Order: sequence, then C-alpha cells, then structure tokens
Amino acid sequence: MGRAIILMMDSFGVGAAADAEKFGDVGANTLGSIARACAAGEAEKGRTGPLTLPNLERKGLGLLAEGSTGQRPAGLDYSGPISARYGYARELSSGKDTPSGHWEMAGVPVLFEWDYFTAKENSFPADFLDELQARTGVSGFLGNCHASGTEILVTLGDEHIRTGKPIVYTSADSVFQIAAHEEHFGLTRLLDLCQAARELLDERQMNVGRVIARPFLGETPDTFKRTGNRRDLAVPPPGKTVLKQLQEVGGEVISIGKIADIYAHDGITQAIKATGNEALFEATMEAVKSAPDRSIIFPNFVDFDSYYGHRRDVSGYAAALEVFDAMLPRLEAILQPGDRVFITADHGCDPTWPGTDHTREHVPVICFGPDLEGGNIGERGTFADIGQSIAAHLDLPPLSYGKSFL
Ligand SMILES: O=P(O)(O)O[C@H]1O[C@H](CO)[C@@H](O)[C@H]1O
Ligand SMILES: [Mn+2]
Ligand SMILES: [Mn+2]
Repeated sequence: MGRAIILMMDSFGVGAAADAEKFGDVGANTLGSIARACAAGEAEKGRTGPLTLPNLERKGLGLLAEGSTGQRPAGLDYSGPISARYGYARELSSGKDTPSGHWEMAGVPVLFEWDYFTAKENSFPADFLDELQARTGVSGFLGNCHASGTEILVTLGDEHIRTGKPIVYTSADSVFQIAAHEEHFGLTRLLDLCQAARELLDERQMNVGRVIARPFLGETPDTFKRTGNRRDLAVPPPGKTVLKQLQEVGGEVISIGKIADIYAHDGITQAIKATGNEALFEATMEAVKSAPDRSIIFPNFVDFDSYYGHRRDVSGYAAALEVFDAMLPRLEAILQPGDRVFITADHGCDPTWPGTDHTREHVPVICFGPDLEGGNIGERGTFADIGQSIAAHLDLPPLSYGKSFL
C-alpha cells in the first residue's frame, strides 16, 4: 500500500481562479508573477536570473501552470518526459484562507461563510475587546485594525513593550491575531490570552476561523522579529477529513509544522515542530524514513506564505522555491514502492499583488511515486481530489467530496 506524503507549499498559487473577481484577484498569479520578475532581472536579492526549478518542472510544474493560465511561466520551458501526474485544482470553499484550503484538500470544503472583521480600523467589536480585557486582566489593546503582522511590530512594538498592552489585528482572512513580546509580556501569558479569545469568540458564536498567537523578540523596531512559537487556535474542520479516516483505522497521521494546529489536532496522531522550510524538510525526511506503511506525512512549508508572500518579497519567494526544488531529489531517493508524494498549495499569495493578503488562485496538483506512471490530470474541480486520491490509495472509505486521480 505505501504512505501518502503531502508537501503543502503554503500560498503557491498557479494563476487566478475563475471566481477571482469576487476577491478582487483577477490576474493574480503567484508562480507566474515570480517567474516573470525573475526573467526580467527584477528578483536579484540573494539570488539571480530566471527562476530555476528543474525538479518541479520534471514533475509537470510548467505544463500545469500553462493549463491553469494559458501561458507558460517565464523560463519554465522544460519539454522532456514528465515523471508525475500533474494538473491544477479550483477551490470550492468560500474563502481563500489557510484552513479552508487545507480542509478542502483533505476532503472537507468550507461551504459556509466565515465571520470576517471587515472594518480597516476599529476592526473588533468594542464589547468583545472589553470582555476579553475583563477576563484576562490585560490593561488594554493596541492596534485593533487590519495590518501586516511585521509592519505593525515596527509601528507599535515599542509602545507594546512600554505599556504591556498586546497588539490585536486582522486581515482579509477570518482571524483574530495577537502579537506580544515573548519576554516582556511572556509567551505563556500570550498563549493564555489567545485561549481566552478563542473561548470568548466561540461563546459568542462568532464564526472566526483562527485566533493566532504572534510572539516576537527584539528590543527596537529594526530588530523586532517574530519567533517560531506562533500558535494557531483553529475551529475543528466541519466534517471528517481523510486524516481522521486514517486515524480511525489505526494509521499514523504525522503533522510537521503548523498542520496539527490548522486541523485543530483533529485526526493527527503525531505532531512534529520545526521552524523554517529547510528544517521542515529535514523533519519530513526523518518521518519518511521511519513512518510505517499506511501513514500520512504532512508538512506545511509556511515560509513561502509568511516570509515572502505576505511580505511581497519576490526575490525571497523565488529563492525559497529554488531551495525547495533542490531538496526534492533527496526525498525521492528514499521513497519506497507504493509511496505517493503529493505537492500542492492552499491558496495563492502573489508577492507582486497590491496589499498583503492571499490571492484566489488555482493550486498545483502533482503526484508521484516510484511505481506511478506520469500523465496530465488536467483541471480538478476541487482540492478534495487530493484527499479522495489519498483515501483510494490508503484503502479508506470514500470521502464525500472529490474524485480520485489514482
Ligand atoms: O501579516 P501576518 O501577521 O503574517 O498575517 C498573515 O497570516 C495570517 C494567517 O495566515 C493571515 O491573516 C495574514 O494576514
Ligand atoms: Mn496558507
Ligand atoms: Mn497566509
């Protein structure tokens, strides 16, 4: 039977989806925009020249991107044999957020609407913040607006240290984010505050996808840096995912990085922490070496989104893609017969797009294994085709959504 290994490249979209207009994202294209900038010599910080992804190209990346947009990304013109199934998927879920994308790829699309904090300033209801303050004893809040999580540290980090007031902010996603200094405010205190916020939102039946703890260190605006102790407090997926199905029959479901948090630990049997794409990859290698038959190994490569997509850092995104690509052959070399590697994403985050939010895009769908024949699997109607293929491969009951391509 083998295992399923899902390399989740957070935010690696491959072109605007048919419904991008609803999101103001017509023309967004994470991969295409990065490739264009690289080819034009506009992504030269820490790397140089056209985007070079030879291993992903041999798995069909250039061709699937062409399928998605009608155009090959600049420089990705490999035309040799393809050793993987390759295509791209549309999203059924109503939002372009991380939990929706993840749950959908595991077979559970989010068909309801989240509650969003849409006001750019004074984003959170006053009585909600008052109640949270009363319950937790903090002396007030800073921020209370839409913001980029790194920019808001530059503007409010000093004041936070001086006053002890945590910084609360949101984005186009359904999120309540709290930034606080790990030492001056305290990490445990921040996590407790997030837990209290989660409980209060749930009590008030505010359908907010995640409360996110954003701890940081440093003493001055130019040295403030977020740490790896981020925590996401998500609501559980609204249905049974393929992860849960496998857990129920006694299989191993190994989360690497933030996966466990995103699924609210539902269906996860083991959670391995690692910070940074390279450490996440090494942890994945270790898991692949030791995981038993009938396991899911599921890393989330968050840097693409968090360090480069939201930060609108094209060179950084391109360099991270090139590093990721260069690591792939090491994983391929340790696969066992029956193993299936899936490469996909949860949404887009075009680093050339206005603002700092995600972009509504198709995601790549690549699947390979030592004994799997390649081929074009075309446009997939939902990310859930991945979950359904995993269910088929691991001999689990079929999921409610998705069509297997295996
Ligand atoms: O700007 P930062 O804090 O990285 O926040 C980003 O990360 C959050 C969770 O994915 C999103 O809401 C987005 O705004
Ligand atoms: Mn994401
Ligand atoms: Mn994001």
